[in-house]
Amino acid sequence: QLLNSNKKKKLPPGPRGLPVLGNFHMLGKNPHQDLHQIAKKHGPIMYMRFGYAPTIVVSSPDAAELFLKTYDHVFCSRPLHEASKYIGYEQRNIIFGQYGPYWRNMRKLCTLELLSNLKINQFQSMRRTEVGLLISSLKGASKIGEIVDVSDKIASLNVDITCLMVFGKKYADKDLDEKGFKAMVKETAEVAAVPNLGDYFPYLGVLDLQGLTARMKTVAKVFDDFLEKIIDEHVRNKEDHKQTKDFVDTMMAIMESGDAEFEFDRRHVKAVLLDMFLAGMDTSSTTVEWVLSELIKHPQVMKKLQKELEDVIGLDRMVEESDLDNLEYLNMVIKEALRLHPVAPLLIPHASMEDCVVDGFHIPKASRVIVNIWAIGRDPKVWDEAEKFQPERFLGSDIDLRGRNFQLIPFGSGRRGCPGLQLGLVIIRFLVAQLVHCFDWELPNGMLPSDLNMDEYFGLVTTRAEHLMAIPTYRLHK
Ligand code: HEM
Repeated sequence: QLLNSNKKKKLPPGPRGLPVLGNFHMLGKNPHQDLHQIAKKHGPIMYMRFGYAPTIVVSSPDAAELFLKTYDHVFCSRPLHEASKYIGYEQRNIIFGQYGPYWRNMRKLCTLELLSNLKINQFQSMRRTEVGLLISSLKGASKIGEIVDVSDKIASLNVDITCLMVFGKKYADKDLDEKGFKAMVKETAEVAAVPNLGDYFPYLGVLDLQGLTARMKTVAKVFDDFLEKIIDEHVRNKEDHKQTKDFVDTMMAIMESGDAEFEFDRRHVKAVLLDMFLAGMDTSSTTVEWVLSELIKHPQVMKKLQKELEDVIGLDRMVEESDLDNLEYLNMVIKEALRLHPVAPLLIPHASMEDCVVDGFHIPKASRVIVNIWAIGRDPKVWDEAEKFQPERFLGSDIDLRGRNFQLIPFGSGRRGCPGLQLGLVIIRFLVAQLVHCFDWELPNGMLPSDLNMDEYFGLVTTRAEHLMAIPTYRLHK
């Protein structure tokens, strides 16, 4: 029906689809890479169909600017999403919330209570302590020449930092589930990102042909039990007047006051706590892993960064967050790593709220919009030798990460742009600087840097396919 009513209007070009299924069969395990190849043939604004859902795939900086800036007001909603129905409390979360007053207010609240510069600074000494603990443990490994699972170490640190920030204390793996945080977060990122037939053929959702619904329900139950426990602990502690106020207390206080101008009960609190927890930890740790992998793969870049750290800080002390603004090359290294390894290579799907004409093409209401920033980061029209890792390309350039330069938008842009950008960047810069300043890194079993495998594993957060294993050697004088 949709196709018939749109017949006379000019849809964007795109590959032919199969009856009913549409273009599903064209996507494999790494959809961002497949869509990049398909777009090379059909152009930067491409029409595809997955089941009944018209989907627009955007693959150039100019096109991204049209969808995320010029017509942002039309494309700033989210499509229906089975995973958020089950895990995100019927899409009451921010990440998948439909555009409207509830989403806007909740987003504002989180920005103010957790993600503002003021709040970020309040947690500075906590980050210093936690990163210090990681460095001590790596120092121990360095003494005996141990091979370290760097991916694991970074992920654990981020679980701790995020728990302290959002829930007010650290939790052990077994507090969540016997599988632990990392495995559960990975499972969540996967079930939320795998193309789910239920999202595209609503009546198929019930059949759960891919077994995803069952997996989502399991994940949802684990997180719900955990969040209930945390909220109960906070309610108890409040009665004891023991704790200083953290994010959970703040959310609970707003709920209890009844002051919120929108519906606000335990389900909303849990949905938002889960948002902050999931969005906060996996994104930053995955980025740090990619940055470190690129540095190990490019020893000359690693040396240059270590030299900058030596010049600014010296070898007699560790890095402090107050040093970060003086580390220009570090910023270039992080930009370059995010260009090649954006942790959300297709952002998060947007949805159009009304019919719209973009660049002469008709975009129907309720289309999904996928912005392929992985492809944009490799666009030879904007990047010289795009496949190469060359932080120097940012020398003297005014391209930043804030969503103003559409050739580099790892945090998205516009109304749906990442509200955790500032916090994410502080964690990434501090952690990378510390790891590189305190240690030299060598690959195990005599592996050459050039042999380090950089394959990706697609999910809501796209991680390394293999864990990064390396041997640290302590390099400071103290
Ligand atoms: C390396 C770090 C991070 C990266 C690269 C990143 C990237 C992104 C991207 C690409 C989006 C989607 C934008 C869109 O759909 O157009 C997003 C959304 C979001 N991010 Fe982040 N993020 C990071 C860290 C964080 C942190 C630390 C938090 C909070 C604790 C956070 C919270 C959120 C939330 C709540 C949304 C949903 C916004 C909405 O739909 O209105 N992110 N992020």
